[in-house]
Amino acid sequence: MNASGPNLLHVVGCGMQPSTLLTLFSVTVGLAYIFPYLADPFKQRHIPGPFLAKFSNIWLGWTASQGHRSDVVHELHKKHGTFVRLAPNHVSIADPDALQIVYAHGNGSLKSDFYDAFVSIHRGLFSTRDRVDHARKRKIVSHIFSQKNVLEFEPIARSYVDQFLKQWDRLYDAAAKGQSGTEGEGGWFGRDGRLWLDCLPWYNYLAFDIIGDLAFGSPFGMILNAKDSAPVAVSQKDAMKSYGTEGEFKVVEIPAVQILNDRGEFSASIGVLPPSWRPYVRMLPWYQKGSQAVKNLAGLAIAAVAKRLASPTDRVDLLSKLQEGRDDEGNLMGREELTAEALTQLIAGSDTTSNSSCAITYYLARYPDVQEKLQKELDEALGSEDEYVSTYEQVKRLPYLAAVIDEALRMHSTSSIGLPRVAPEGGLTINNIHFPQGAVLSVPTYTIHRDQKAWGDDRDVFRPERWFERDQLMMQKAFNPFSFGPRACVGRNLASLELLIIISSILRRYHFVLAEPDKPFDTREGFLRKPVACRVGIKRRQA
Ligand code: HEM
Repeated sequence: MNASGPNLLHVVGCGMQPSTLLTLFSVTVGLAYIFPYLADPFKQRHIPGPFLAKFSNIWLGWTASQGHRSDVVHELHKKHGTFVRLAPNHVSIADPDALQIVYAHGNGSLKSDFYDAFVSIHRGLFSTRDRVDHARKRKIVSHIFSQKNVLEFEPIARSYVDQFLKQWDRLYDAAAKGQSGTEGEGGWFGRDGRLWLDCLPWYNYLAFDIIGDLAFGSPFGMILNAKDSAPVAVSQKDAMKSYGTEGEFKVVEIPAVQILNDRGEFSASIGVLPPSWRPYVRMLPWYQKGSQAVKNLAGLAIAAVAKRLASPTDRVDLLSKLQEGRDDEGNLMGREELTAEALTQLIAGSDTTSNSSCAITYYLARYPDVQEKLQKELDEALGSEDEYVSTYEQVKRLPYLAAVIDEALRMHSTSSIGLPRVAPEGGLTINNIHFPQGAVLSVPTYTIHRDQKAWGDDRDVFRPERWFERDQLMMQKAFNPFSFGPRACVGRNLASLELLIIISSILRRYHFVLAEPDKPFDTREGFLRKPVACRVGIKRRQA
C-alpha cells in the first residue's frame, strides 16, 4: 500500500478496511436492488426489458434525460412484444385494449409519484394525485371548457391568429424587398421566390399569446415583438401578497418557451426516479437548470395573476371562470390555488398546441399532394368569404381538414410517452397477466399510434385518407393524443378549436415547402415530444 493509502481510507471509510467497505457496499446494493428484484412484490420479474431496468430506475431516468424516450421504448416493444419492463416497478404495455383498462373511468387507478415532480406553487389539476382533490378541481374546471364556453373564447383566439398572419405578411413583403427579419422573426427571401423561416418559434409565440390572454387576461406580446419573453416576479413571496399595484413587486423578463422546455425535460426525467433520490439529484448541474425553470414558471404565473387582480374586469376568460368556480360546498379557490390553476392552464395549453400546429405544418409541407387537397377543400368552403381568419363555424365540419389534423396528431402526438398509473386495490389484469395493487403501468401513445392492426401496414406513413378507409371504431380506440378517462385532457375542445382555426387560416393564405425535405422531423422529448425546428419556405396564395 502506498503512503497515502491508509490516510485516504481513513477519511473515506472512517478507518475501515477495504474488505469491510466492500462488504458494506455489497450489502447496501443487495438491500437496495437485489432483494427487491428477488422478492418481486409487483410480480414483474418475468417481463422482459433492459437488464438495468430490472434492478433500478436509473435506466429510465437516463433514457428520459436523453430526449428520445418514446423511440427507445418503441424499439423495445418491437423486440420484446406487448410487455416491457421499464423500471423495477413499471411495465409498459403496447396494446390499444390496455388503454381502456389502465386509464378508464371507474377502474380506480391513480397517477403515480412521477407527477410529484410537476408540482409548483400548489398541486394543480394536472399534478394532483388524490382522487377527491382531483374530482373537486375537475368539477370547477371542466365546465370552463364545455363547447359552449369555449366558443366564448373564440374571438380571443382568432385575434391572435390575425396578428400572426399580419406579421407573416409584413415579413413576406419586407423580404420580397430584400430585407431580412430580426433574430426572433427569422425569415429571409430567396430560392423559389419564397420567404424561408423556422415556423416553430412563431407557433410558440401564437400559442403563448392566446393562452396568456385566456389564462391571465393579457398576452405576453410575443407575436408583436417576435420574441420569447414574459415577465416573472423576482420575489414570489412579495408578488403573491400583492394585488399588482405598481412598485409592489419587481419583475424580470425571461424566455418562457425556453423555461417550459427546460421544466418539461427536468420533471420528466427526475419524476421517474424514486422520491427519496430527488432532493440529491436536483443538485446535479443539469437538474439545477430545470429546478430553476420550475421556479421561474411559478414566478410567471404569480406575477400575471397579481397584475390581473389589480384591475378587475368583466371580460370572459379562463381566469374569470376560475375566479367564479365553486366546489360542492360553494367555496371559491384561494389565491395560491387560483394561481396554480392558471399556471396549469398556461403550461397545459401552450406548447401542446404549438407543437401540434408545427407538426401538422411539417407533414403538409412534406406531402404536397395532401396540402393541395386540403387547400382545395378550404378554397371551396371559404372561397367567397373575405375573412382573413376562418371562424370555427366555417371549418368545424371539413372532413379532410379533420383527417389531416388527426393523422398529424397520430404521427406526432405531443404526448407520446406512456402516462404512468398505479394499479388500484385488487390490481389490474391485462392479456391474462395480473398486476397487483401498486404496480405502475403505462401505455405508450407513440407505439399505440403505430399499431399495425389499428392503422394498417403503412402505419409509418402520413396518409389522412386512412381516416376514411379503415374501421373507425378500431382507430378511435387506438387514437390517444388527449388520453382517456378521468385524467384525459380537459382542454380538448379548446385545443381542437384552436387547431382548426390556426391550420385552416394559415394554409388558406400560404403554401408551404420544407427547407430540407430529406431531413427527418427532428424532435426532443421531455414530458412532451417537441419538434426542435421546422424550416419552411412559404409563398402567399392570396392577395
Ligand atoms: C393539441 C393540444 C393538446 C394536447 C395534445 C393535450 C393533451 C393532453 C393529455 C395527453 C393530457 C393527459 C396528461 C396526463 O395524464 O399526464 C392532458 C391533460 C390536461 N390538459 Fe391537455 N392537451 C392539449 C391542449 C390543452 C389545452 C388548450 C388546455 C387548456 C387550456 C389543456 C389542459 C389540460 C389539463 C388542465 C390537463 C390535466 C387534466 C386532469 O388531470 O384532469 N390541454 N392534455
